[in-house]
Amino acid sequence: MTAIQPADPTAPSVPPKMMTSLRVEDDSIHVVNQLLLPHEIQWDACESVEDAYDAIKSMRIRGAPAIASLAALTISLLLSQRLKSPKADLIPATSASAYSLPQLATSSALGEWVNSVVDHLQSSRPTAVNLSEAMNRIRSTLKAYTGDSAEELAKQLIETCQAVHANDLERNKQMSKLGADWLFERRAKDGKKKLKVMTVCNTGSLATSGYGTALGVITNLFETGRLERAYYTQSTPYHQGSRLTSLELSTLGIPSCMICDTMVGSLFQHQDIDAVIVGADRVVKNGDTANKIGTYQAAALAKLHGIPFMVIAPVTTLDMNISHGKDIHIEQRPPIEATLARGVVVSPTSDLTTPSDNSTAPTKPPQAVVQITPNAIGKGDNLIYNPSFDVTPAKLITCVVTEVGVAENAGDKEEIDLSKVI
Ligand SMILES: CSC[C@@H](O)[C@@H](O)C(=O)COP(=O)(O)O
Repeated sequence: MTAIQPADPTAPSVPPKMMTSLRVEDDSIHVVNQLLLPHEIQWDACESVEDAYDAIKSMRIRGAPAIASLAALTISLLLSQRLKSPKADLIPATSASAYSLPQLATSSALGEWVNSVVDHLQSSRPTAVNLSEAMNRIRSTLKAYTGDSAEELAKQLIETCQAVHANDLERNKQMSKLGADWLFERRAKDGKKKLKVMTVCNTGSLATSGYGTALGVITNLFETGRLERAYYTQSTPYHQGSRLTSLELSTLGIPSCMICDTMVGSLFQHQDIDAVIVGADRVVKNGDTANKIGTYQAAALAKLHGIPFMVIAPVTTLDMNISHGKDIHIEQRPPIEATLARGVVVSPTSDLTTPSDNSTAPTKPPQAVVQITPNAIGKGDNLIYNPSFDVTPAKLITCVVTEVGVAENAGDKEEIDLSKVI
């Protein structure tokens, strides 16, 4: 994957109003490197299956809908390039690819290539069902094709791949409005005019094709004058909250407050929080929901404090093939990731009592990854537990909101009936 810098490297990296994780043009895809955000905007070209796999696995792009989009759009890009140049060598000679697309000789040869590519991309991150759902849609197109024209099959596959990305923005706006109205109606009955809500991880336009899921609801509340403040957890060890949600909220001008993951209970004791609003990586048949690690404890505390707990997820995040949350495959991230923190270097001699402002610095501030634990941690008997997600049982969830509607859990039931919102 090659990186391109903004045109003027001395210009401050001012993000556009609505952030985006993908820049898609006719003959190229670029991914904003989320590991470098919020301090640097670097767009990496995604030119091969390996580039896409790498970007997803290394979390340069993350968020359930966004990784599905990148995987599908990469397949679409390679197929389009092949249709335009039937005989060309599509992969630069410098980067040998085990997944370079052969010439379109027969539909069955193309089918073999597609099957190996979707299997590979799907294995990059196992918990977010959006990626498997997108790869399954591609498999279905392949299965349904009965002709023998490789070109025709390629065109159908391109259509399927592009649809994965295309509908995301609109449905995010729909479910955001549904979720915001549902919540406001309930809180307005108690005389509330402006709401304080809390979220976990990053679920905004960086995690989706735009607007976001849980962050979409927060944005809708803000845009309609119904939000007092959005609280968000740092979401360690990857800091999706402190690096990305912070950036999105401040860019949109949404009043916010960051808390450490350990402060959720204290927040609920000291602030009148109207709802916890989260996204999801997989909602299974009984309503159990896998989402960023830390979601479950927020749900348990919300229940203790009588605070509604809302899950906002597109239909593509609902997995009706798994009955119970205990069967969700939870991704374990490499232990070392929990020992590290990344950010811009702050001089030890500088004033650490106020946040530094490097936005007008003439050159990009250097970034560094630092180790926060002793060397022994992660070795021998000094273990590290680092699951990327946890599962919140349906009985702790007040409602699941999709673009189709709101499925409520009326009365602490063990299951939520999702049949009307799918
Ligand atoms: C639309 S976002 C829903 C989830 O994908 C989000 O909450 C989340 O857990 C992301 O995890 P990540 O590990 O950053 O990909």
